[in-house]
Amino acid sequence: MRSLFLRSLAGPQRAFAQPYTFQKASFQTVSSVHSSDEHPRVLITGGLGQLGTGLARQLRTTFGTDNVILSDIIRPDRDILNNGPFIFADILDFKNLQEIVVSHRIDWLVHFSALLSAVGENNVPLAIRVNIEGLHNVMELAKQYHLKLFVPSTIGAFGPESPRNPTPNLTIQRPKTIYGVSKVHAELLGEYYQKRFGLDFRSLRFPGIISYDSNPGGGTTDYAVQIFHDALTSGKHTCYLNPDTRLPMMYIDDCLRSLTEIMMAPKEKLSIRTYNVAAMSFTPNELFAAVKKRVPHLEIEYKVDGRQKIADSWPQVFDDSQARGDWGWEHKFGIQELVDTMIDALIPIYENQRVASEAKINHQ
Ligand SMILES: NC(=O)c1ccc[n+]([C@@H]2O[C@H](COP(=O)([O-])OP(=O)(O)OC[C@H]3O[C@@H](n4cnc5c(N)ncnc54)[C@H](O)[C@@H]3O)[C@@H](O)[C@H]2O)c1
Ligand SMILES: C[C@@H](O)[C@H](N)C(=O)O
Repeated sequence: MRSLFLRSLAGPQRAFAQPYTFQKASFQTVSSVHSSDEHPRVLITGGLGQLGTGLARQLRTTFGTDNVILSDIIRPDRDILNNGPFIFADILDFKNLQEIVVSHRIDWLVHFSALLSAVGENNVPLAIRVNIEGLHNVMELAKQYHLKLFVPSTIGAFGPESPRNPTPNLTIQRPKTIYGVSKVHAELLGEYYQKRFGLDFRSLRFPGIISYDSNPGGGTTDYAVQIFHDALTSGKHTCYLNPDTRLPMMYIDDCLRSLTEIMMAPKEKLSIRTYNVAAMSFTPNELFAAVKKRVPHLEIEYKVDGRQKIADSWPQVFDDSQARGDWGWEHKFGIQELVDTMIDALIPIYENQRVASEAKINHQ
């Protein structure tokens, strides 16, 4: 897991070098291939991104290692392969997805494959393919094989016409990024399939997710991860958002727990199928001040880029009262717990790296 930590934080520049194959979804109905095992068998698509490996680790402790299969189109590190099943799965290759679901007797599909907001704006055709065509494949697959399906949505599914503080669960959604457009499409299609075909579709709109052992894939909220690494390395963070840009954020443990909780919730508790979930909201300036308390020499400069426009169209504060009321959602990490957890986890990682590189130099 730790080696994921070394993955480039380059974000928007991250390349998707693999070829994309697409085969049209076949629309015949096949019978369910439910496992009769005690635990569901779960497939996580796009599982080598920021959220997937942590979710696999969490679900494997509950369902058993072999029941949770990570998949992606990028090359896994050796410790990913050592920690449980991993397979290649291109979300655009419907036939291959069918084979995987049948051969591995999949019951739950957690669909993480996506191009995030900033990467999506830099490659709209690819975002349309991965985020929209990929979703169509997943929806049809879940319908054909009667899979329980989780598709994450995002604060980015709202736009400037939405109320921004707070943003309620049900309100105007006119997002201005291809990422947001694809997520509204996913929400609507999932809810339609649920009503029309009885598909067990569940979705949470996540805030920006912050984690120390996996890196973000090129979103608008990535600065809130990068600042921790900069604090413990160069001591200087260059922020691409204005100091007062308030956005909803969440520590990864809360995010993954909310996902597990909604997947396990009895369907009678779900009055809707797409919920806002929230934990905290802060600005770069407020996060900088909180990190500086732990790393007093940290400096910040602001060099605003195109991500500011995206952030300015997103919610500032998320109203998640419906998730709290329906299935008992509660966050555990506020900004103080977040900062302490991130710094306490990263200090030994960087210390070990320093010791290892000194040992290497002395050995030469
Ligand atoms: N991280 C966040 O802050 C956040 C917030 C809200 C919602 N989400 C959603 O959660 C999900 C996971 O996010 P993440 O942060 O792990 O994303 P990420 O960008 O880190 O990972 C996405 C993964 O999808 C994979 N992928 C790309 N094209 C693919 C294809 N053709 N077939 C299969 N896989 C492909 C990539 O290789 C990558 O590993 C996404 O749907 C995202 O929209 C994330
Ligand atoms: C907010 C979320 O969807 C993602 N981190 C992004 O910024 O694109």
